[in-house]
Amino acid sequence: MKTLSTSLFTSFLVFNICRNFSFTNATHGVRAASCCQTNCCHGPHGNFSFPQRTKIGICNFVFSKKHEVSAHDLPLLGAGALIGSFLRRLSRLAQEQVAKSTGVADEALGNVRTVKAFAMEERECVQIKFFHFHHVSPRLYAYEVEKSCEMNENLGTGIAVFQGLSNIALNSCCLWFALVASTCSLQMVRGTSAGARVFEYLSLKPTIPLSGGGRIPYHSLAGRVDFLNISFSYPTRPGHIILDRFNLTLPPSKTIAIVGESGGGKSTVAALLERFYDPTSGVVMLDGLDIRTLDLCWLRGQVIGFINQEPVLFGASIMENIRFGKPEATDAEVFEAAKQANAHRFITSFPDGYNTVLGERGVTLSGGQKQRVAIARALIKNPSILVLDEATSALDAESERVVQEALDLATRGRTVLIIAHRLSTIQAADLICVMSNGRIIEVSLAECSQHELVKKFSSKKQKNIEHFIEIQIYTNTYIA
Ligand SMILES: Nc1ncnc2c1ncn2[C@@H]1O[C@H](COP(=O)(O)OP(=O)(O)OP(=O)(O)O)[C@@H](O)[C@H]1O
Repeated sequence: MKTLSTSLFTSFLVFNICRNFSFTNATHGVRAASCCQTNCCHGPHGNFSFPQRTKIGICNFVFSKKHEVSAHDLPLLGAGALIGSFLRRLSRLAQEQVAKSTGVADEALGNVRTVKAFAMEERECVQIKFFHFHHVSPRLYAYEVEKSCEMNENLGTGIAVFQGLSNIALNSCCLWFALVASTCSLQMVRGTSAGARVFEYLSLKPTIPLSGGGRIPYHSLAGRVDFLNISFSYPTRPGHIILDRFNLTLPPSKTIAIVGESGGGKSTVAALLERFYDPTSGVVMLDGLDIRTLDLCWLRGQVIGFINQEPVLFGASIMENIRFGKPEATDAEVFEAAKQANAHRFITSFPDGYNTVLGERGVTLSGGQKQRVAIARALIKNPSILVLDEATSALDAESERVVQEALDLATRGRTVLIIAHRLSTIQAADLICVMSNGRIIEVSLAECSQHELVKKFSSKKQKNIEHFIEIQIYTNTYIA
């Protein structure tokens, strides 16, 4: 079961985001995590649960004695009761352990986009043996599964002893069969279909290979990105065209902002750059090379830094969370990245400093603090390209100011793609692009063009476009 659970977990982790039953959010993560546990439990050896086996044992004991329970049987019954209570405790602990490993799997799988954005899925799987030394959730899974397997094995041994003591001899096989045949058949049907699901998931292969392909040496990497004639539909909705002959160039070391109506495809552009998906037609180029010919691990792990609206942190220390961006980073590099992200001061104000352990998904930090740890995590790999997908839109004004300062520092000297909701985030942009119906419809230089944008969109009487309303409010303030 341990190997099967871990293989299934690995398979989910390295699998493409784009499949129908992908788990790109927490809910899907929970489902996938419980799938790892329940299917594996039901499949290989879950046909006889502890309570069933206990009942069977008792029935067998009583019937094999032909209802004649005498005083001689009392010590045996006492021993049985003692072992029974021990087994109940063991069973409860085993269940708690299963819940714990499911929680760990849920954290990793619910955060799969982050794991993928840092190209950590293969590393996680390869290094799964070293889980003792790394408390990052995906590795922890193997450890927790191992523990729960051990507990379940102990439980199984205990049950076997218990059943032996309660005289389940071969002579009661027939009776046993008659009593439990109906329950067994139901369990077997569940076990068979769970097993089929496990093997279906295990046989899936990612369509975008994680490794292989070229790399551009760091010093010759300029960081120019071209989206050439891109058309794209999500595999789950092939008829729904999101990008339609989309063209955009991100010049090296420039900041390009994309604004546009909600659902217009802005985040999809970022997802194509990260190669979470491949375009239906057209090509995304990095320094003139089709990104499909480049090593995906290198692209995600070293070239592109991705910061989104709701950063996902792991239930590990701040140090480990930042180091997730570059596992081999020294402590000094972690501190440096935190300083660049405006995070060093608040981290060192905690009693445990960088060793402060965050709650599940980083819940023990405020939104602005989480975002700054996420920025440090992205900066530690010194990416040539930064993608900021509405990185400050979930923050209040004060946190936004602090995070924006960090971002202004972080974006220097890099090619930056900003998916923007607020004017404040695009003030530093060299170019502002407006997207509509899957295409860029306006490209303006920043500063003066913000007024023009407002004029254009007011005159077109665009409805329900929060972005533009917001731009209008901000710009009016500036004009005033
Ligand atoms: N994984 C997915 N599968 C299918 N459709 C999707 C998926 N992700 C996004 N879409 C759809 O693609 C379209 C574009 O989504 P996208 O997130 O790129 O828009 P956006 O411009 O970033 O929107 P917002 O400003 O609200 O974040 C939407 O209609 C959305 O429903």
